[in-house]
Amino acid sequence: MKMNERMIFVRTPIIAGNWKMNMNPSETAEFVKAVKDNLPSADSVESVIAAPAVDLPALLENAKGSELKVAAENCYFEDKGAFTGETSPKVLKDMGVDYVIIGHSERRDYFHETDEDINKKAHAIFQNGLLPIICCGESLETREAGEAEEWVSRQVKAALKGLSANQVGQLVIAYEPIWAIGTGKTASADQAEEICAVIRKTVASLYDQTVADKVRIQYGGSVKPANVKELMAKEDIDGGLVGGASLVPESFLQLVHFKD
Ligand SMILES: O=C(CO)COP(=O)(O)O
Repeated sequence: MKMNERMIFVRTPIIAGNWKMNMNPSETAEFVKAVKDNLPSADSVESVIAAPAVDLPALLENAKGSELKVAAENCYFEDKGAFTGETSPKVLKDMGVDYVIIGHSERRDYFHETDEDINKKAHAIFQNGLLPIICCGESLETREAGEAEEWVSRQVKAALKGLSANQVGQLVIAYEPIWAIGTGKTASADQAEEICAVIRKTVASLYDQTVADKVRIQYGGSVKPANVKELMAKEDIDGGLVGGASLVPESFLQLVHFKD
């Protein structure tokens, strides 16, 4: 039975804080000390913090032995070489990082990251034994033109180009409508679910339903303790990528404990 087959996949929710350029190493150490003993078991909800490269040593050192997983906010697609200022996925792996966020709208907008760059980064991340959190999402203009689904689907197809079914089954896609980022204006749970379902259908069309059922899809954009439960209750939303509300330990703990 199709229904039964689909029900085999229980996707573990993944709540990731994306700190952006907001914390220094000592603040990082204090934050981790404040949350590390109060996190849910990673089998129940995966707790992740994504930090700037300069904060990663403090994050990794203090998170040791805890349920907290660590993400970089970006990386380059080459392992080594003359690329001034860049961070290689090979080094991130060596440090003990688990995930790398790629394709965030801030990187696409301010640093001109292209779909092709994002796809190259996804390949490099897998080659180094890390997992990507691939961001996608439309602007308000695109949404108002009725083109959000088409836009996001195109971004997902471009990012996944050439990846194997096995790789895609392990990665995370974050749907972050640009108009909801840092604006306090969350997409409604229905609006978020609508696009997350489109993302899963896109993966199914590129691979198959089994792969699509494994991919975890996060919603991001003004997620906070007050709205996390409603968003996580949606069928195709498997987690959150959280900016502002992840910067305070109490708020981060409330988010990762959304099931309680
Ligand atoms: O961009 C985001 C996470 O990557 C969302 O940021 P906010 O939660 O601050 O809206």
